[in-house]
Amino acid sequence: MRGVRGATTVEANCREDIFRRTTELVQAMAAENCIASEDIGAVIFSSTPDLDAAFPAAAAREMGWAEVPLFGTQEIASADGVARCIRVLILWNTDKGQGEIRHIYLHGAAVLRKDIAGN
Ligand SMILES: C=C(O[C@@H]1C=C(C(=O)O)C=C[C@H]1O)C(=O)O
Repeated sequence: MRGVRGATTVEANCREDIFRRTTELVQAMAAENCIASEDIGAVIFSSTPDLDAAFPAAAAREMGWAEVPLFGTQEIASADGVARCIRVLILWNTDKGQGEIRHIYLHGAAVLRKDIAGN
């Protein structure tokens, strides 16, 4: 079992933007790491407190991950945080080593991990 991290910002607190950016992020995480939904143990989503118009997990279910256990939570309101930010952690069965995993930071979330964003 390994985990891959991802984060993205959302333009506005509305369902359409939350779904579009969550779908973009989850698809990139799965594609870059060759993740099949059958191999996923669970996916955890967090939203910053300024995003409450939709559940990011619902976007992943709508995308087709109907049998994957999805869980949503709220990120703490840190003064150092990035606004309107969704984070995703996918836990899946893989033989990849820790160093082979490609973490994904999109849009305004790239500032969170300048060391690895765009790798
Ligand atoms: C700085 C971030 O946000 C917070 C800090 C994290 C960390 O230090 O690993 C992870 C998630 C968030 O609670 C981030 O997502 O990179």
